[in-house]
Amino acid sequence: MRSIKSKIIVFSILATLIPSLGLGILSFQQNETMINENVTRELRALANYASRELELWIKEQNLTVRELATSKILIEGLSKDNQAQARKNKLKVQRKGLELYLQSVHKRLETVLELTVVDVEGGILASNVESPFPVKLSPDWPQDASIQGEVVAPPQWNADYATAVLSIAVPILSVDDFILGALIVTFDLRDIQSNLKDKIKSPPGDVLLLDKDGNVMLASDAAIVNPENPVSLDPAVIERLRNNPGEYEIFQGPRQEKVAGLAYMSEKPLITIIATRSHQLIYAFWEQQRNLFVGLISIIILVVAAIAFQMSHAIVVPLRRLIDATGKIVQGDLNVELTSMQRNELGQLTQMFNQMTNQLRLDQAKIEEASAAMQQKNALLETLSVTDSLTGLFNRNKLNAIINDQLARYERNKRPFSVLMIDVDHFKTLNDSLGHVAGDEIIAGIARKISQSIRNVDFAARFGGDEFIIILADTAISEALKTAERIRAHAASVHCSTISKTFKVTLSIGVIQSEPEDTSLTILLSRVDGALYEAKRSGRDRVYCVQPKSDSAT
Ligand SMILES: Nc1nc2c(ncn2[C@@H]2O[C@H](COP(=O)(O)OP(=O)(O)OP(=O)(O)O)[C@@H](O)[C@H]2O)c(=O)[nH]1
Repeated sequence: MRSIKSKIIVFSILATLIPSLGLGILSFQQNETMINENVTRELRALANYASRELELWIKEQNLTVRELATSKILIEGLSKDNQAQARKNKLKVQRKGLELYLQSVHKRLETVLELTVVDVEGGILASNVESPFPVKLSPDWPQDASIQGEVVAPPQWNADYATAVLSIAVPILSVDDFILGALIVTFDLRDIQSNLKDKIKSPPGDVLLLDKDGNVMLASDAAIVNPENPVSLDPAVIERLRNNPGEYEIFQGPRQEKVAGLAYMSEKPLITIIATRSHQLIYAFWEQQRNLFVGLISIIILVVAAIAFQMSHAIVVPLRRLIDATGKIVQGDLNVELTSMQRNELGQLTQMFNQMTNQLRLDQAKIEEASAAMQQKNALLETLSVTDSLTGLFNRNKLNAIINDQLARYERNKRPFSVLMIDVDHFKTLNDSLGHVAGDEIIAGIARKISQSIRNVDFAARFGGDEFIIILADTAISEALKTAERIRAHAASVHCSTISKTFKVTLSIGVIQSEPEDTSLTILLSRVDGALYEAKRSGRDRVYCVQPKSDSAT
């Protein structure tokens, strides 16, 4: 059986927990959605900014290269006459002159790593370095270059320079717009690193430039790029990001921490720009709020549980006391008194319980009193039901019961009892001459004499009119005879106060001892009546004793 207390506590906790958790989860989901939208917006802004900056930077470098390609030294150096002259003389002077020029330009431009001049077929004519970085021009380069003006090779990692590089090839045109060759300039991409993010306007996060293999070539934070061993991201992640540009996902970032990031694809040059932001920083506030919420909920639940415990305690303890007290009453103990300081329904209930108990005690006292009176009356009634009202001796009914009882005992233990039947001689004469009232007094007087003449274990009953029967328990005929004589002697004179006279009264007494033939009350009474008859017949004022079968009658 689950107690009320535990039910109240469980209900209170659930009633607090369910709405709080429901609202909390809803609110956190909304916050999370908002955070995700903000993160997407910020990451897109970051990637867009970097992309724009990269585009501008490339345009700027294009202009530089284009300007250099119009140099008179280059045009003349590549003119057909000079080329033919140089080949004919097998002179390297022409190449040397170009190299010196390129070296002087290189010194002026900090972001330039290499400057190389190639002929129309792509053959290297001169460079500012001994072994220039191989830039592969496409087979249809001359046409492309003449139409588009330049060819930009996709950015890539250069192990020799330990940096990301970008090469731009611009045609060198003769004065009559004939393509003489090309100037290929390789730039150090680190030049744009500080511009990938605007220190003030850009949202927090990192911008990464990846090569086609997914290696981080450049990052807005230089610390991310490892010149010895370029960091690479999970190819599967890059694949997904490239397939869903502008959509962010969570993955392991270059700093080996969880980041949210999205990709932006640039076509020219072919480059992947990834904007990332630390997952921990994005959700730090959200997680702080969540922890605060969980803490608050825990405290509220503890407080609610404590209040519920207190409340249920205040209900259950008085109830338990009422139950215990009721149990005592059920077992008949009405000495129960409860105290209650509460001024609520339970206090009222306790008060009413005490009133009820008081009332029960009063009722029980009345019942006990009535019961005692009833018992007294019953005892009186019982006495009256077995007593003759005139003499106070047993009445005929009781006599029958006594005789039956004695017969049963005799049958069991074979110890004989004796019966005396007594009749007042000539009582009719007394009655007629003295009156009925005096007659009654004489009957009562004789009864008293009989009572005084027998033992406590013997029974005396009024058989009817002026006749009495005495049962002498466990008494043989010889003792019975003595008792009969004693009674006869005692009753010789009886005082009648009604007429203030003492009369000589004689009694005739028949005596028998129980015999095995006495199988019923009727047989026994018939035999003793016979004995009395014999006493009367033989002259009255005497005892006639029927000797048991072995003896002769007296
Ligand atoms: N006063 C009084 N008389 C009673 C009562 N019951 C019976 N009697 C009278 O008692 C008398 C009994 O008389 P019997 O026993 O028949 O005759 P007896 O005169 O005693 O003569 P024997 O018995 O032959 O000696 C009758 O007159 C009855 O009316 C009683 O309760 N009170």
